[in-house]
Amino acid sequence: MSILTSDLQVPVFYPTYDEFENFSSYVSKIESQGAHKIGLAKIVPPKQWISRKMGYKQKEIDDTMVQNPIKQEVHGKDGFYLVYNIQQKSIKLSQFQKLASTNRYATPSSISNDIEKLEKKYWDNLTSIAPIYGADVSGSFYDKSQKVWNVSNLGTILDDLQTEYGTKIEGVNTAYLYFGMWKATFAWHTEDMDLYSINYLHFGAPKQWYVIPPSYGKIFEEFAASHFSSLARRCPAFLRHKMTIISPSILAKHSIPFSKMTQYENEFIITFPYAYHAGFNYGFNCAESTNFALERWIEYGKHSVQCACRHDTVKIGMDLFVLKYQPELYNDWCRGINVTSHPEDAQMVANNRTIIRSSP
Ligand SMILES: O=C(O)c1ccnc(-c2cc[nH]n2)c1
Repeated sequence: MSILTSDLQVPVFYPTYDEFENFSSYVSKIESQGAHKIGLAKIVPPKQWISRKMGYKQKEIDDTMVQNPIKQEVHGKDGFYLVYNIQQKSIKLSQFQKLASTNRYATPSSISNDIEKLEKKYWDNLTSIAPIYGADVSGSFYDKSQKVWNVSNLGTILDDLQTEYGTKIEGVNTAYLYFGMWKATFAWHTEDMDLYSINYLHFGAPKQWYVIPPSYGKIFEEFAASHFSSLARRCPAFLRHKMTIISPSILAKHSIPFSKMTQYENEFIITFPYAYHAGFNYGFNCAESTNFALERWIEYGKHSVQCACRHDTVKIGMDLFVLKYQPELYNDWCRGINVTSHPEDAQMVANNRTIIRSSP
C-alpha cells in the first residue's frame, strides 16, 4: 500500500493489557495494520499499567542530575534553520525545573492552554531566546520491577548486540532521559542505523512531533541537501548531525508529505525505521527514550548511510543480524554482494522519483 498523501493521520492505538504485554509482538501487530507507513505511531498504555509505582516524588526529581545540558542557539530564516548545541555545566534537575519556569524560559503564559497558538509561537520565535535542553542523559525513571514496555528492557533483537557481543551503545541499547523546556528542540533526523525508537513522556508539558513517511525519506534528503548544499557536500548524511530544522510550512510549500502529533504525559511514541522526525517541547517535561529493532529493520540497517565526517558516529556491524536472521544471504553479504535494494526503493519508484544514491 503506497502512502495516500491525502491520508497522513498518525495512528493512535489503545491496546488492552493482554495486547500490551509482549512489546515486539504488539509493534509487529500495528505494522500489519500499516502503522509504519506514516513513520510514527502513538500508543496509549492500558490503565492497569504504570511506569513507576511511587509516582514522581519531588525528592527523586531533586536528587537527579542533568548531565551537560545544551544551550540551543538556532540560526536561520524563512523556515530553514541550523541549531548549534553549546554544552553547559551539569545542574540538579530541581534547578533545571526552576530555570524552566523563569520568565526568560517559561512557556508563554497568555496562550499556555492553546497548543495551536503555542505551535505557531514556536515557529515564529525559534531563533529568539536559546532554550536549555537536558538531552541524552543516561538513566531511567522506570521502576526496575516494571517488565512491560520498560524502555530499558524491551527484549527486542537489538539486545543481541549486548548478549552476543557485550556491546553497549548509550542511548541506542540503553535508556536516555530528556529534560525539556519550552522551545527545546530536536532537529530532523532518522535514528542511528535507521533503527526504531520508543519515547515515553513520564511527566510535564507535551512534546510536538513532525514525521515524514519512510517512503519519502530519500526525497526529503534530496530536498534538504538542495538547500544546505555546502553541508551535503561535506557529509553524505549531514542530517545525522541533528542540526537541521525545516518548518512544516516549507515542507507543505514543497509538497513534501508529513504528519504531526502532540504527545502528552503517559503516552508512548514509536518511530519506525528510516522515518525522519523532528519536534520541540512545550514546557518543562521529562521523556525517556531508546532504540530497538524488529527483523523488519535488518534491511534498513544494511542500507543505512552513515555520517562520514564525525568520529562519534554510531555504526553497528550487520553481520550478526544477517547470519542469525538471514542465513541464506550471509555468504553473499560477507563477500560484499548485497542482493537486496533499499527497502523503500520500490516505493521510491512508485513515487515516480529517480533514485539518487549517495555512495554508502
Ligand atoms: O529530544 C527528543 O525528545 C527526541 C525525540 C526524538 N528523537 C530524539 C533522538 C535523539 C537522538 N536520536 N533520536 C530525541
